[in-house]
Amino acid sequence: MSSILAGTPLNKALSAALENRRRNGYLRTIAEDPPTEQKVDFSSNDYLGLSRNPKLREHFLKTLGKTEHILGSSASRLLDGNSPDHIALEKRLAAFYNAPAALLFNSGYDANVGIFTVLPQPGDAVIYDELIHASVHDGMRASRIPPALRIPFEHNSVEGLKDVLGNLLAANPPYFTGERSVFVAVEALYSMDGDFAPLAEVIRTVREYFPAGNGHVIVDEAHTNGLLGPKGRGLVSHLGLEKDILVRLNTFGKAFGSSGAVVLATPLIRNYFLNYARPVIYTTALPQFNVVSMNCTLDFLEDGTGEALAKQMTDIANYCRASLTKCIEAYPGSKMSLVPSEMVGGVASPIIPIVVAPPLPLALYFQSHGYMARQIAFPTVPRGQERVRLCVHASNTRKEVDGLVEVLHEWMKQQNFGASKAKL
Ligand SMILES: Cc1ncc(COP(=O)(O)O)c(C=O)c1O
Repeated sequence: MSSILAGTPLNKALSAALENRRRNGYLRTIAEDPPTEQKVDFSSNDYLGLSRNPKLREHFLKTLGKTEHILGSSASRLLDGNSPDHIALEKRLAAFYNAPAALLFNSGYDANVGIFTVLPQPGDAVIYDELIHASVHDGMRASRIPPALRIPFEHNSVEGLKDVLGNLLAANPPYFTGERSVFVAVEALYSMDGDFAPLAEVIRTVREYFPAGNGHVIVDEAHTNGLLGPKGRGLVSHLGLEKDILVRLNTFGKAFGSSGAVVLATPLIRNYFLNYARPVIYTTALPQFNVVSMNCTLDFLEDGTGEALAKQMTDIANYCRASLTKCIEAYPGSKMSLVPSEMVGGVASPIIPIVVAPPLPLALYFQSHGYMARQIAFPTVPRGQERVRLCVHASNTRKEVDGLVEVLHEWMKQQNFGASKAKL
């Protein structure tokens, strides 16, 4: 049967675009027959191992059994999809994160699109870390902010931020007099480099440059939520900066082992989003089982289980980083390196990127030896910065790390990167 697209200009355009990606080596694919047996996970965002934690699963199933409505929420929050459970969860989240109000979104992607599409008003500017997540870009693109007022600054560089803010103020007096707002967007932990934002310095800088109070910081805690800070409340809570952040985004698909997101902000902003943020208005609300799942993870964080798992993950991350460093240093010809990262609040970054060009052969080598590690290629990261990104988890063991490093060692030898002096 011939395709409905056969012979059409659309067929030609889509095929040419994909062929272009394939030729340039960055065609994205997903397996149509994903393997049923799991490789050792050095890839997912399940940093605390909660998505497969048997105790959490048991707690979830028990709680689900006591819940009246467990399937679809049946409509948008603005129509029939709101429930006492959704409202109760938002109140619990606001109290947990020490925030004035909380609003659930179906995903972190939706939340960022909502925030950055509607919060900046005409004439406002958004200054963002150059490595900010794609969802922030999508929100800004749909916003009323012209491209000239969406300005990146050098990744994690406070000096870079100061340069951008200084230039903005010099060219636009309304930002200095406080007539227009400036939003500074950062992530607490960057998923591509695995490094933490210098959040306290960012806030100090914004205060200094906008004494009229019209500079606002927005923090995406996607990769720190559940992992860092007291009871896993994130970087903002670890630093005690709750009152200095205009909007916090905490997502539940990573260390939380669940799905969905919450935006923490003032009641006015919550109300504004309920009226204007299309990703919350024109979508079916999170299903009840998702609400139960978030509540169950919160139980695990509140009783200290999460902190114990974060400590376990940190031990493994430090061990993994040290073992990989030793291996890479033994092959100076490899020109490979680890992206550095520091510990914050006693927690290490679970993300350990190995910069290697090209990254695919090494990622496939790991996979063929039973270790799931993925390449991150252009355009997700700049050319020359391509990497195999390792993510460690509380559930990984030292034995698994030893196995992974052994495989790296073998691969280095095969590449003829020079005789190893490494003692693995
Ligand atoms: C920094 C950041 N923000 C937002 C998102 C989107 O979150 P979600 O997966 O819940 O849509 C992600 C994850 O992909 C992320 O890494």
